[in-house]
Amino acid sequence: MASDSYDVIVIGAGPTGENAAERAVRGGLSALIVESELVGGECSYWACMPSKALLRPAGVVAEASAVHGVTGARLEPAEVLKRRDSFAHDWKDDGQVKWLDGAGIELLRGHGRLAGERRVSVGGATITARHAVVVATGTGAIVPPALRDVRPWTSREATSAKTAPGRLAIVGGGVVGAEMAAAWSALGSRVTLISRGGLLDRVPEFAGELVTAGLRDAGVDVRTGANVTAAARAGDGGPVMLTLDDGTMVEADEVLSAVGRYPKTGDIGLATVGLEDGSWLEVDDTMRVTAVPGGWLYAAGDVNHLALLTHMGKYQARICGDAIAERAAGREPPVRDIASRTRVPQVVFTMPEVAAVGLTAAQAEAAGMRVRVVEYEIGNVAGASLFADDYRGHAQLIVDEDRQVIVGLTLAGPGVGEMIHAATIAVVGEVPLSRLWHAVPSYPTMSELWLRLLETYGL
Ligand SMILES: Cc1cc2nc3c(=O)[nH]c(=O)nc-3n(C[C@H](O)[C@H](O)[C@H](O)COP(=O)(O)OP(=O)(O)OC[C@H]3O[C@@H](n4cnc5c(N)ncnc54)[C@H](O)[C@@H]3O)c2cc1C
Ligand SMILES: NC(=O)c1ccc[n+]([C@@H]2O[C@H](COP(=O)([O-])OP(=O)(O)OC[C@H]3O[C@@H](n4cnc5c(N)ncnc54)[C@H](O)[C@@H]3O)[C@@H](O)[C@H]2O)c1
Repeated sequence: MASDSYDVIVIGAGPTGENAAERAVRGGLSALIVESELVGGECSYWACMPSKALLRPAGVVAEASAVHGVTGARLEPAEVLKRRDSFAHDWKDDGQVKWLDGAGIELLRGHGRLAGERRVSVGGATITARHAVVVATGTGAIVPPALRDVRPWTSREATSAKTAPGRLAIVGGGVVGAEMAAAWSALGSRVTLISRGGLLDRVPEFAGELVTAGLRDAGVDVRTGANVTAAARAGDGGPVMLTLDDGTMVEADEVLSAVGRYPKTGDIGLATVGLEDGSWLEVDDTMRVTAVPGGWLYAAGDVNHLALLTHMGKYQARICGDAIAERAAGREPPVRDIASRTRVPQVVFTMPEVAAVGLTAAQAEAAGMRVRVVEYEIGNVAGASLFADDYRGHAQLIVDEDRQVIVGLTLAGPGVGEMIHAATIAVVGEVPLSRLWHAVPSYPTMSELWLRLLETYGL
């Protein structure tokens, strides 16, 4: 560490922290980033990248198998795991450290804690921030009490395991549960997925139902409406026995806890600035923590609980880093967050995929909009029937009738992940339906879905 004071100190070098620091430096400020584990954060080593490296081969096989005339596509689990290792850079962060260096960001390894206003302690050192401190410490996996004594996998083990367990039980039917069920069943595990509701309860029901059907087709034993009430592991390396509230038992070699995330704010000195240790950090539209006076504390990415997604963390980081630089120059930032609450895109990489942006009908109605819901079977589009024989997929479009703009779209079906950005542009751009009518989709692509949706709406 070259100095004991910097313009900006960022705690946490995940995708969010890295980008916040980079934007601040780009704005002419000096920045120190503090990291206690690997530079690159959860996303690079135990989340997005390794999980998608596990899922992509399964997706390729599913796509190939859905086209008559193509035979023989199959996974080679050892090769898939090797490719996953390379995407996780063998859990080494040299490349990312080099990137920090190139961006002019100084790195300090260690556990960072706030030590009062604009001060951060790391080991024995206390460093002062002239303008701002950014908390970007991310989240960890919640383990429910019933699983605490059976050495469960969390998302970290589920994305870094070196072999497929013979039998894998997954508790939690959210995104991690559904994606990891798809990945490990394709890699040879016998998977039981236990969800207390349906699957993917944050998107419209049809999407969770299509994923449930897809997982069952792939051989996953999906148990919905079921809770784990007790768990026991036989001996050190023995199997785990789960007791469910419907009276059944599930035996597995490993059990994955996939029931959500907690903020990594339990030991970062929040109490020294008047906040509650362990809490999510509420922010304004420039990522400033609202409860701390003086406007020097920012929080971006997972830790502010707005949208637990890498692309949203990086978006917030750009806004936050720019805002700090603007304010350091005595100006109020012109660019503010308009996406993290109501215009969030997400792709769930299951078979089939689910892709969504913006509001569901219920959310739009709760926001006071007069809503029209447009439904369409994606399989009726020529491009979809070419993409896969017997294509099964569904689209639900949410229109704000008063403004005549799209406020939400959910797609579920093979290959829909790459289609959602068009919707994101329409939602964020608030493109009127009458204008969208002139955005002519190419024939015969799946994007012709746009035309069908507008026709179904009545254009
Ligand atoms: C299995 C899984 C798959 C996912 N897949 C996707 C996906 O496909 N697409 C997507 O958009 N999102 C995905 N996510 C979500 C994504 O991983 C997170 O939204 C993203 O990592 C958040 O970035 P972040 O920088 O806010 O936090 P993190 O990536 O968690 O980084 C925080 C960093 O802060 C460090 N840190 C924490 N406390 C301290 C401290 N006190 N001092 C110093 N350093 C500290 C940590 O070591 C870490 O490096 C997935 C999540 C999981 C669990
Ligand atoms: N492709 C992607 O974009 C991607 C992939 C993985 C994760 N993520 C992000 O990571 C975050 C975490 O994912 P997640 O799946 O851990 O959380 P989640 O919140 O998406 O799902 C957790 C599920 O567990 C259930 N649950 C909660 N407590 C439970 C309990 N005690 N017993 C049984 N079930 C319980 C919830 O009802 C929910 O269905 C999400 O916000 C997600 O957006 C994104």
